[in-house]
This record gives sequence, structure tokens and C-alpha cells, in this order.
Amino acid sequence: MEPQGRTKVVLLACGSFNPITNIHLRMFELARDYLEDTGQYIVVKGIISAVGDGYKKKGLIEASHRVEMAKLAIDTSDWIKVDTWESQQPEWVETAKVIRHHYKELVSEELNIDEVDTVKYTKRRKIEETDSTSEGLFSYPKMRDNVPQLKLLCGADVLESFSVPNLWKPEDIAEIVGRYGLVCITRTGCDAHRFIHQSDVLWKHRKNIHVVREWVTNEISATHVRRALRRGQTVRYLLPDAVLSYIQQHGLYSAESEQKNAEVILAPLQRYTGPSSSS
Ligand SMILES: Nc1ncnc2c1ncn2[C@@H]1O[C@H](COP(=O)(O)OP(=O)(O)OP(=O)(O)O)[C@@H](O)[C@H]1O
Ligand SMILES: O=C(O)c1ccc[n+]([C@@H]2O[C@H](COP(=O)([O-])O)[C@@H](O)[C@H]2O)c1
Repeated sequence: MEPQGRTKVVLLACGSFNPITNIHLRMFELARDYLEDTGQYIVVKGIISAVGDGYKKKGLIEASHRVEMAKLAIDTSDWIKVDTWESQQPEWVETAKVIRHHYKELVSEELNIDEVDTVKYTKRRKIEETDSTSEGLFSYPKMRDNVPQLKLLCGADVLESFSVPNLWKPEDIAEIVGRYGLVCITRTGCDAHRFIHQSDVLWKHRKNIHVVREWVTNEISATHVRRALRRGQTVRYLLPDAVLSYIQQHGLYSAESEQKNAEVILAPLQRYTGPSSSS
């Protein structure tokens, strides 16, 4: 809790960011506005975490480019950061594990672990060993009151993707909404409130799910931006100028790049073979 009695929140947005658009940045602003307007929260940080190349979604260009563009996009923000951990993992990492990783980072920050590397490593090991209910890199961190709350920030399409058969593990959904929380921005074509009402687990944790209404309805998506780019149509003002310059400089997003991973049909679907397949 802050001195004024407000709970600190860190917002984590996970996605392809292929490429990052102004709407992705706006999501953070909308979410912060909404949460702070409740009088209960103070948003202290936003984190952008891009999926690694192992996600193998069709048209997904190299993580190094997507991360670079995200860094250019947040250049003018004093509270949104880009984190490279997820994008650097050799295999695709489920979102629940990404959240665990970031929560552990917040615990470390709170404990002021800023000493030399060896001490840092030893202390980190200690945190993981004492706080974990299971072993390994992706073990569950113990939740702490003195650490900011970490909430997943997403569009309503991600919330609706929870119901795609065999895509998300049910226990991951329960962990995300039960232990951490979700801030969901409405998106054309998705009815977040109805979706929450229809899902037992989402309904159970509905107080942990903040649905933020985007009154400026839009159909902007990275898919649309990529399509326009490969057709030579303008995308100016849909994404920051610096991102557009980067795309032009590196000749990104062509008919050829859109065929990347074309032979792979939704990689996460293939990876998930049941609850026992975790980590
Ligand atoms: N127009 C939008 N309104 C609300 N949320 C959005 C919008 N565009 C993207 N998001 C959200 O941003 C996050 C990251 O999205 P992602 O990088 O997958 O973008 P996308 O535009 O949906 O991509 P793609 O078109 O490649 O599927 C997701 O949570 C997604 O729901
Ligand atoms: O954790 C999961 O089971 C899971 C299943 C499907 C998608 N996700 C994540 O959801 C995000 C969706 O991004 P995108 O570009 O496919 O819309 C991305 O960060 C994925 O890692 C996560």
C-alpha cells in the first residue's frame, strides 16, 4: 500500500507486437487512467513483453526487430518499459510463466537486490527456494503484500481466446485471474462482460478483472498494419514515426515475411497436450 492508502500496480502486456502500434501504447494509458480513477490504485510501471520466435505465429518476424520497435515506441513514455526476457527464451513461454517471472522480479526489486552479481544470484536463489511451491525456473512465487500487484493487460480478444479449446491451460487461467488479475480493454467484436458472465472461473474472480471501455472504437490491429505495409499503403499515425522509419530502414513486412511459419498452425495449440505438459 502507498502512504495515501492506494495499492501499487504494475501492468504487464504480453503479445506479438508485430509491429507495436499506437493502440498498444494507448492500452496502457487507458488502463492507468481507469485504475487510478477508482481511487484504489496507483500504477507505477508498465511492461511490454514480446513473445519469442518460438511462438511461431504466421508472419511473426524476428523478436530482435519487434523488441527494437517497441523500445523506439516507448521512448517518450516515462513509465512504460520494454522487457526482453520473454523474447529471448528459446522456446515459447506460456503467459502464466511470464507473469511468474515478472512477479519474482518485483519481489527482488522490493528487497533492493542491487548488489554485485554473485550476491544477487545467491539472494535470488534464496527467494526462489523459500518462496516456491515447486522447483524450477517457472516455480510459483509466494504472493507478498509489500510488493506491487502485477496485472496482465490485454485486449478483449485475448480474454475470449481463453475459451479456445486446448489453447490455454485451465490452471493457468485460474492463476492469472485468481493470483494476479487482469485489465482488459474492450475491442470491437468482443463482449468482455458477457464472456466473463459465461465462464465460471472468470465469474468467480470477476473482482480481479477490470474491463476498461475503449470509447474510441477502432479496428486497428498489427495484422492490418502489416497488410497495408506489404501493399505499399500508408500506415502513418497508426504507429509512432520512429517505428515506421525502422520498418522502412530494415525493409520489414513483405509478402515473404507474412509467409513465415505459414506451415505451423497456431504453435501453442500444438504444444498443449494436457495439464501434465506444464514446464
Ligand atoms: N485495437 C485494439 N483494441 C484493444 N486491444 C488491442 C488492440 N490491438 C491490440 N490489442 C491488444 O494488444 C495486445 C498485444 O496484441 P498483439 O501484439 O497480438 O496485437 P494485435 O494487433 O492483436 O496483433 P495481430 O493482429 O498480429 O494478431 C493484446 O492483448 C491485444 O488484445
Ligand atoms: O499461456 C498460454 O497458454 C497462451 C495461449 C495463447 C496465447 N498466449 C499469449 O497471448 C498473447 C497473444 O498474442 P497474439 O499476438 O497471438 O494475439 C501472446 O503473448 C501469447 O504468448 C498465451
